[in-house]
Amino acid sequence: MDSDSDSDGSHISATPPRDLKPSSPPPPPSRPALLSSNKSRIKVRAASSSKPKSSSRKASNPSDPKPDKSDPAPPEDPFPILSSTLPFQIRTRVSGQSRGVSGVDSLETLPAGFFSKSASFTKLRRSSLDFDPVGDDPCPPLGSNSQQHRVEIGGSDCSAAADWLPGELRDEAAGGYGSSAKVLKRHSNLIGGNLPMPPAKLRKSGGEGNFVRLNMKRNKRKFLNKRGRGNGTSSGGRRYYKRYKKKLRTEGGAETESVCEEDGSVMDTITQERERQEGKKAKFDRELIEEAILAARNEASDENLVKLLSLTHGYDSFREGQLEAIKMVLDGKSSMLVLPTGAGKSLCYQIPAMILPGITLVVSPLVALMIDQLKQLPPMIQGGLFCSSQTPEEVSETLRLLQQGAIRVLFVSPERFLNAEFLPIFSATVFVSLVVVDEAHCISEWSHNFRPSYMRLRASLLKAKLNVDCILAMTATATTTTLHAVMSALEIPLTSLIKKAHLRDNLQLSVSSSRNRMKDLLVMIKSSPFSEVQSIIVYCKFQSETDILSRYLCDNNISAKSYHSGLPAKDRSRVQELFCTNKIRVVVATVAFGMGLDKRDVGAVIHYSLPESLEEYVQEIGRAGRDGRSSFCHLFLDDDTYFKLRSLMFSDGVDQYAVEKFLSQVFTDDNSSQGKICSLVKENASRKFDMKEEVMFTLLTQLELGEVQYLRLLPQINTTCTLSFHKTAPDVLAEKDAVVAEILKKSEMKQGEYMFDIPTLANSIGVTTTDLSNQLQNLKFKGEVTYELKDQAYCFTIVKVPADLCSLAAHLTKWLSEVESCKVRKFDAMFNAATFAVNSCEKLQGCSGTQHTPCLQRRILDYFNENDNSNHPNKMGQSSPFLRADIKVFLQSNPQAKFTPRAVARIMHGIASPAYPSTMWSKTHFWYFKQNGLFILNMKPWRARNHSLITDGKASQILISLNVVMEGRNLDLQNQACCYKKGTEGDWNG
Ligand SMILES: Nc1ncnc2c1ncn2[C@@H]1O[C@H](COP(=O)(O)OP(=O)(O)OP(=O)(O)O)[C@@H](O)[C@H]1O
Repeated sequence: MDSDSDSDGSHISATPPRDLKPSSPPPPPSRPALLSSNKSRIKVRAASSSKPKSSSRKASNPSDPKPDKSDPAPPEDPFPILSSTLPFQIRTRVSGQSRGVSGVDSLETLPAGFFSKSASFTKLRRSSLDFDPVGDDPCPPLGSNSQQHRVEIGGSDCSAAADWLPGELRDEAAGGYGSSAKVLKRHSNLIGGNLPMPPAKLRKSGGEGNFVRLNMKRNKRKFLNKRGRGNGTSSGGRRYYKRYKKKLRTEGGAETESVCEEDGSVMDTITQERERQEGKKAKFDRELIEEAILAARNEASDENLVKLLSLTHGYDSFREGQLEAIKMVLDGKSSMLVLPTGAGKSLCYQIPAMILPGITLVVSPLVALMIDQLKQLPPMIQGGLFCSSQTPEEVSETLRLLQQGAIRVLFVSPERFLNAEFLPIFSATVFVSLVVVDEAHCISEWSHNFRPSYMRLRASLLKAKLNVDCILAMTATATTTTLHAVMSALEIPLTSLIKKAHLRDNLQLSVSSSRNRMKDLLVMIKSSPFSEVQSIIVYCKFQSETDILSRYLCDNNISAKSYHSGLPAKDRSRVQELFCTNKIRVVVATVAFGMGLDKRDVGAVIHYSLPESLEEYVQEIGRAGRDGRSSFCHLFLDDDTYFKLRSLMFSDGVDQYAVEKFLSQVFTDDNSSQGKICSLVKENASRKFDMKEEVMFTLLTQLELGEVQYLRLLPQINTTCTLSFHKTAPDVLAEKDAVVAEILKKSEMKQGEYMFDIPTLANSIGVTTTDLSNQLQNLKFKGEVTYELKDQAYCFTIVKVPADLCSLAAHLTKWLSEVESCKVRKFDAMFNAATFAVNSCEKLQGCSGTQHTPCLQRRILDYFNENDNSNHPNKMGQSSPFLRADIKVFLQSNPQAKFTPRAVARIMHGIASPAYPSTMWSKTHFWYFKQNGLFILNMKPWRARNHSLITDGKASQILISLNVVMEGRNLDLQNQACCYKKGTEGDWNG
């Protein structure tokens, strides 16, 4: 094994230090105490290191998630109306809509299609090299997107993926990150892209560089021909790459220029060269591998598995937990695997995928992650994926390969399971041996990153639909409570839990409280050891912060760029590419950055804002030191951010009153007829019920997958169609075509165009929305019609009408409020761990100065090992007798508005909601004032210190506790009961 390849991080002292930057930075104004001790340690290691790492390491292949952590996809197939006759609905365009709590754009509130708005998939495909020239100036002026004061909240969503974000949105979000995915030209797994690519090669590639294009057809031959040695860290790849570089030099071309000229041809050249030079050996190795697979199939002994590992991945040994998990899977036992980020979880299904007879189905939360994982497959494992951004050709090609038995590992998003046409693929010819649930914590509402669509992945459903017995669930971050929930959903016995440390040992953790984070950040980046780190990620919560900070760093000679979900997809891809190719040193990002990012040499992660949970913290610091080298993770703690974020924790909350209204709409008499396709236009419903879209989706998913099945969700669609006839007169066409006849009956005429509702039309013809979509498309292809679609909606059919809407609403509201409390507890746990490190750690057991690795590691370990339902102390509890008066003033000055208590509470805390958007409140002095073109929360009169909304479980009463600080005075409504009668929205008798 090449010594440069990942260390498992457990023997950190043996790992070489991070490379020093070639040019020394300007002298730091001062150096934090922690850094001196680190520096001396680094020197010692540098001296003792026999083999320092080469600086020309492979540029990693980023793929575009995140999250908006966020980033952050319409459900798999929210737009079947646009699909062809293929068994999958292909999204070609997604309408977006903006939302988010309180003018606060959270990761999880990304609109579907958010990332695709700037460039349709078609356009992306056509001009895959068409990046904005963001990268030319590493420090561009703030764009329009900087004019936002938005926070991106959510789990790595998982944000990526992100709390509450409907799966489809995340999938789309992934597409956003993943826009890198969309612009990818080649798949490393298909065309020998596993070769290390020099940064220079990527620079002029127009942005596709090390990205993937999911064109299976185009690359099939190459894929089938190639062999390889893993993911680019292998010695084979390096040897080849050195030879290739040498060849270029001897041929007289400047290496970088030759390479840069045209990425596509270079890739082809590399592939051909590699095939020529290694062709014979490839055949030989293929035979060896086949023998090794047979041997492992006959006897899954340690020896046989290690041999297979070495032949396929180039590694000499398994890391901790891997062999155990692989053997368990080969034994047909479902298992739960908890390994730290970057510890090598993927290998635990890659090896079985070669040995097991059927395919391995990997469920992944983000398109970007899927692409990343697909790229990481060793060459002899052919992979495929289904995602919303594929072309029809790509889908049918994947399907064809699947049916031919060529695909061993298939990646899908959980939303795919919504698609009725997906599951029937798996039959006697295409059978599934293993289902892998990646980021399995998303199944549990008690995780930091619950994703409703993951609820579809219960063992009972998987077994019934896929006839699969073996499930491998994988995560890096799950508390005991979350683990139990996941294992119970997937029916994994406790004996099948493989759990190792949550953190790698090569991460050096520190915390400092800061009154001037901006300045402290700059000082830190300019001081050792951070000054010696090439690649740094700075995590912020607010989008505007990322823009301001990156500009500030640039002004101080540090090449930096911001990254958040408010940026156009191509800008985000560009930033990621610049970072991965070391063209910029610092990315200042929201939670949207990181998922699917496979840059192994990130040397530092700095949290400018407090993460929302220890899970999020562990995920984000897990981006550092994936190469096994010592890496530095610092967290800035400040009270203002804490108070602000804690308030925002309540932004998803809903009143029972709203849930009841929502249920009444879902279960109207009109909706209840058997098999009727019902729809709920997201934007309208969101405003009407003052409920975030992701909360509505969570409720709908619960109604489908909860204890009683009340409804069945269907793929989301755009419901309103505006159609024009072109060739044949409508009446004439209607005589030949039943769909047209029905359109004429059901449409409203507007300026010569026919406007109708897709579900209504489908119901009256008696077809599915997918069938209707196909028929409309046929008419379009024949040149008879053109049409446009809008109004994205949730679709469902009613299975059973609840007997008592009121008690169902009470039950659901209670559940949502428990989930909300859990989120707040997680945040408090994070805050307490950081506060302990700064204030209370006695620095006895390895902590020193501002170096807090041991105590934070201990805290994190305890947190993940204990039940996380205990309350943590928090800094809240201010009180004041004046709040009632202030609220009265507020209500009097808005006599026309009908507020619920929760709405008032939100407004007081500067949290927008769908019914009370920031556009509305920006006009009042209560909330925002405009400064330099930015809307800023007007903190002066309404500085929120804390609020909590407590429902007492009864439909008719809500207790509100608001603690607000008004210009330094403490205000409180503690224990004030604010009642409003059921059904009298706005009737607030405070
Ligand atoms: N046994 C091994 N020896 C050396 N390197 C390994 C081994 N197993 C995996 N790796 C390498 O470790 C790196 C991280 O692996 P992988 O992406 O599977 O991590 P992960 O646990 O899924 O991380 P994350 O949770 O962040 O997605 C990859 O480059 C992989 O090739």
